[in-house]
Amino acid sequence: MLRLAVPNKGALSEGAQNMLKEAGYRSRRDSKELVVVDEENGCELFFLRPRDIAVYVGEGTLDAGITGRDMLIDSGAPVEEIMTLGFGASTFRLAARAGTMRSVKDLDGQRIATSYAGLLEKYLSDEGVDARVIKLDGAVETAIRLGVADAVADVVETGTTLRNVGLEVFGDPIMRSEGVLIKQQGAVDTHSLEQLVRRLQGVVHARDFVMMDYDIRAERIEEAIALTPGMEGPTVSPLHREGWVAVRAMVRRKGHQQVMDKLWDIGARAILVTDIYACRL
Ligand SMILES: Nc1ncnc2c1ncn2[C@@H]1O[C@H](COP(=O)(O)OP(=O)(O)OP(=O)(O)O)[C@@H](O)[C@H]1O
Ligand SMILES: O=P(O)(O)OC[C@H]1O[C@H](OP(=O)(O)OP(=O)(O)O)[C@H](O)[C@@H]1O
Ligand SMILES: [Mg+2]
Repeated sequence: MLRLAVPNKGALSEGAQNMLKEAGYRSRRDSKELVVVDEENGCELFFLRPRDIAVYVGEGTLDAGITGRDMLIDSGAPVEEIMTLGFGASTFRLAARAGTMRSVKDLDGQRIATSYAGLLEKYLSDEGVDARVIKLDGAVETAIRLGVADAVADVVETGTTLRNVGLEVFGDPIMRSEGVLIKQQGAVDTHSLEQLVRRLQGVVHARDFVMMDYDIRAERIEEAIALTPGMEGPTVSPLHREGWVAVRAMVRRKGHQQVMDKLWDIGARAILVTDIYACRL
């Protein structure tokens, strides 16, 4: 059985569970269910705190897990990324009262509150800055108002939380994070892990791509293929109508309307776009 760790709450939880469901794995009935045995797929799902997932996987007690890149770096656990999952994107940044700090160098001798002490300490040491790190569990943005810290280092997505308390980001982003699938460093890939990866990659592709079908005059086919090269090359089939062909290709969802415009301009007609329900590439 493949033992997989899934975030039980927080910003990655819904994205991870939706993705596993789309990949054909059993869902939990309610948020109090901590372990789900999915006999049919040879998989046990363990619902754990996102922060603990890298630790379990690093210890080798679980085969793989879904977590955020920032959390796995913060944990310092011996794990490696297998693939990015396309959700849970965020940036890890420094922030302080508007106008008080410009760069990381201004943090020398100051106090910085964060829930990601491992990640922040590594960054400060790389930057040669000597500051005091105040480790808090969450809601770190309030630490400045309460006089516990001079700056914070935290996850920023929309920036709303910072704005609400009158803070501003400064310096370069410390890191960009997103949801990732991880395994223990150097662990050999089992058949069931490879199958999970193929399934998740199928979900990522099905979300990123659409299927495009259209008809075009045979003499314009090379221009059309340049616009819709597909994966291994598009499928081109004869049409009943003399001198015309039908083309079918996977196209990136982002920008597919522009591709349709360009196809139209070179004479393509009956251009159809459909969602891909599932795929294995
Ligand atoms: N607002 C957000 N938008 C997108 N991703 C986020 C956001 N907040 C956190 N994340 C990402 O989600 C992951 C887990 O963060 P989350 O906030 O869920 O955990 P936590 O803070 O330990 O848990 P909790 O907030 O429940 O105490 C991290 O990788 C982080 O980068
Ligand atoms: O830029 P924004 O879109 O406002 O998102 C960033 C906020 O989201 C997370 O908080 P969370 O809800 O996880 O609470 P926490 O601070 O208790 O972890 C993070 O720690 C920030 O506070
Ligand atoms: Mg949080």
